[in-house]
Amino acid sequence: MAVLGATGDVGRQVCTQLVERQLLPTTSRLQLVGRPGGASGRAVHGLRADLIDAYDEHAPMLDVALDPADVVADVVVVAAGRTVTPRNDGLPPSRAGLAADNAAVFRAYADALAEHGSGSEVVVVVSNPVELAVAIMAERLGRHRVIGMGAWLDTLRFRRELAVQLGVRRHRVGGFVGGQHGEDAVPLWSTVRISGLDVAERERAVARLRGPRTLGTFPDEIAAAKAELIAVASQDIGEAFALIDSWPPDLRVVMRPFMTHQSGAKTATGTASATIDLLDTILDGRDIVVAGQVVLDGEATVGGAPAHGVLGVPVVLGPEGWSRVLLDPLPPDEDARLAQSAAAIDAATAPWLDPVPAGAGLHAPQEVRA
Ligand SMILES: NC(=O)c1ccc[n+]([C@@H]2O[C@H](COP(=O)([O-])OP(=O)(O)OC[C@H]3O[C@@H](n4cnc5c(N)ncnc54)[C@H](O)[C@@H]3O)[C@@H](O)[C@H]2O)c1
Repeated sequence: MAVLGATGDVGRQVCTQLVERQLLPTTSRLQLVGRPGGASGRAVHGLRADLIDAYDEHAPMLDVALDPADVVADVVVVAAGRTVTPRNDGLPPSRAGLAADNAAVFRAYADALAEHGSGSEVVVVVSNPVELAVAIMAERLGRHRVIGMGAWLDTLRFRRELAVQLGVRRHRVGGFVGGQHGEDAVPLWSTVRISGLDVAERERAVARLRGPRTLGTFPDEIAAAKAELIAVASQDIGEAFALIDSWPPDLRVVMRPFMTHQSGAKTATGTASATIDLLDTILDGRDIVVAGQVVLDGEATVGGAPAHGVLGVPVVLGPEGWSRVLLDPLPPDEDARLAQSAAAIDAATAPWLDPVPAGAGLHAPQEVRA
């Protein structure tokens, strides 16, 4: 396994949790990848020493790599690149600037893997914009080998929020979040399952959790929630987190991480933990259904037409990457929101991708494009 950006907040957590949770046997290799010339080129050696210091008895073999051409692994975690800096005025951070900077990082690693890799690495993308990274890497490595973990992180958050509300443990709750990672995430309420409940009981439970709301008003709810949170947090950040607890589960999925970033803490621990979950699935050798950002080529119908391009959807994931999309026909509000999310991804990624022939937009049909 290799972790690109190993010394970053997320990369370091991924490496630590990988070793601490003994996901890799002591005979396997974990490559800590830093950047030559950057501070991480020095720190990555220190990280290796620190991990050995803490976990020598059960650590895998730890290697340092600085040149992208030296990355050798069955599974590559992409945690390299700049992160979004939150603003306190409620305005969105510049995702375009982030995309411009990180697109170059994604291209460099994807090109190196395409040229020097085994041709069968599975790539798990953590870096943002996750959809852009998936598009760039899938183009060079093959789309089934690349999955973004943003939708899985959102999915685990959704399940946890549902479980808390129902008073059950998270593993008893199923259901997925798709779409774009972040504020355009789409909680797919129709996919929610609660073990031990039959269909009628589940429908009643979901109706109770959700109230009369549909996803038609979700973007407005998010905008209002954000404004309220920023106002409350400017007085008392503890109050802001308490306020989130009073909101419906799907709104909490989006707003709690927003507030965490706004607070100055990052979401590195939860992000790494969800990443480890995906890695565990890949290493396990069995096919498991997860949610992830993948490049679709018509496998899902969104907005009445086959979707093409990056979108977060439930997929079957195994040791060779993702194979199938598991998305039943959706209720109108989820379908419409997913189509909007696809259009938002298109608009955000298009400027940074290699030019595509006229008419061959990332997402078909043209009418769902922004
Ligand atoms: N921290 C979070 O809560 C979180 C959550 C989800 C996703 N992400 C995403 O993961 C990525 C990393 O986040 P972080 O918080 O660890 O950031 P960080 O700033 O702590 O670490 C960034 C890492 O990327 C490396 N890097 C930066 N520029 C590079 C370049 N040009 N070439 C190669 N390596 C480079 C750095 O050396 C460092 O190891 C970001 O894109 C971020 O948006 C972060």
